[in-house]
Amino acid sequence: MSPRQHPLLEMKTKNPWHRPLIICVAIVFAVAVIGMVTTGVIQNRHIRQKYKYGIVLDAGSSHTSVYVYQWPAEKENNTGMVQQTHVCNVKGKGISSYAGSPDAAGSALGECMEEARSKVPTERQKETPVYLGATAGMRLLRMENQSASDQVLASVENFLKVTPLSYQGACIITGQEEGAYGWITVNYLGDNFRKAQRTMGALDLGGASTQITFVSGVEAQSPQDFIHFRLYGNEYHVYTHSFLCYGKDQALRLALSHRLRALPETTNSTLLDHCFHTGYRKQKDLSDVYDSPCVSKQGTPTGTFIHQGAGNWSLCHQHVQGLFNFSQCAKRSCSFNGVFQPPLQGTFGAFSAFFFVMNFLNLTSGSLDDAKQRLTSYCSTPWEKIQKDHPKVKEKYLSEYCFSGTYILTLLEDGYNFTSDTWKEIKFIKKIGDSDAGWTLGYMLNMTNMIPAEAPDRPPLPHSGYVAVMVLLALLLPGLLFLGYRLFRRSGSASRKQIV
Ligand SMILES: O=c1[nH]cnc2c1ncn2[C@@H]1O[C@H](COP(=O)(O)OP(=O)(O)O)[C@@H](O)[C@H]1O
Ligand SMILES: [Ca+2]
Repeated sequence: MSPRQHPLLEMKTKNPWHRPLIICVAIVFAVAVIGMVTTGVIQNRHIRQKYKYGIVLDAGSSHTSVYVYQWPAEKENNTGMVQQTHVCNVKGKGISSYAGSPDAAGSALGECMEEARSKVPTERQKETPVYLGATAGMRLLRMENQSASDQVLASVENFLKVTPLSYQGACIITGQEEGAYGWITVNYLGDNFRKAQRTMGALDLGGASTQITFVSGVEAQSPQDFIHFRLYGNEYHVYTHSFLCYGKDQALRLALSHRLRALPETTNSTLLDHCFHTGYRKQKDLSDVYDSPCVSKQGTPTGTFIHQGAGNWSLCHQHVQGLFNFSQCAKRSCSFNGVFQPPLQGTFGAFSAFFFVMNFLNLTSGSLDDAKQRLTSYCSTPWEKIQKDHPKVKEKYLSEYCFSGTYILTLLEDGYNFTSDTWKEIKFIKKIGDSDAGWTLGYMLNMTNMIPAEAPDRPPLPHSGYVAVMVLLALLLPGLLFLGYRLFRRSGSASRKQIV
């Protein structure tokens, strides 16, 4: 008998699990899966593309840099999310050099501000905060001439106020803030706060001041040198000190003024300088040396002198040591000039001019003794050869690297008390990831309240993990249903066979 003729089988083939129905169900499932996957992907991409922006101007003593930062709008309290996307170096010198023509200080920022603004989508510009922080150059100008410093600040303020961005203020930050924000930057970029891991100390060398900042377990001897932070639920007891006039440009002026004192007061006398290369010879203005509150002077020296190199590292080193006072220390332990410093602790990131100079001299790795040996040979290289070997390097920088390298070694070893053993704890760095090491990022994080005191509540899965799990489940579900259906069919046809 053919199956067609069997009445029971006739009944089975007409049950609700008909082919068209299955096709319908399969289509609905396929649409549902495609819908879920698409939603997951679009949702994810949408979040990744929505950024917020912030701009910080670092008005340093030697020049101004404009930094653009961006972070995903919905993750601003997650550490590691803020990244530098652009930096523009303003042409010309730092804003403090506009003391004589303050009105020009603001407009000098024009090109870089335009460039920075172009990095921010138009619809975000109105809400993008702009901060200007001035450092040691302006601290010195304020000491010398408060009204000139006020006028320079007013000029940059008036310029920044009229940009389509959200101007938040221009001020001279303190040395302590400069140190603390540099420390926040390197540890934020290293993700040390969120992971509650050991922090890294920060060493910043500028043209007019230098900062040392690190976590210390030592009781505060001088409370003004300690700052307390509570970040992501952890407490940090941080030592920081800023030495005004101990940036490398002011230290060079100080060094020159010490040597000039020993010279006869006739104009155009020759200053033999062991920190400059043999063959280097330049006529310089005395005012270039003395025009600074960091250099003591009697009267206002005018006229010129001949600056002549005599490249000898050990004599240069001795001379540079003379810039520091190591004898007086009324506290338990000191760095120099009677300033309290607890024992060094942990690793240090050394940036800004620490990096520029040590990187140029190829001294970012190796021992302290190696560094001294290599610097000895570098300083004794004739100026002519140095120029020939580095035709593209700015002459001012090039002529000063022997002094700057010697100054850095002396500051770190004799000043801050690093030894041959602890030298390896210093990492000379320019960037961490895409972001420059420096105080600006830490400053913005603080001003925008982007580092919470307590660790934020987090969902158990990161967003991408959540999307991945959802997509996986969405793919698994119809598969399982299909499998179930096949099993159901198989058992159905088995029972039909039995009946047949
Ligand atoms: O390429 C370089 N080689 C050597 N020194 C550099 C280079 N770029 C910048 N510098 C130096 O880095 C220092 C930056 O200091 P800054 O202008 O930030 O002063 P501040 O922090 O004391 O206010 C200056 O001494 C400047 O000359
Ligand atoms: Ca600086």
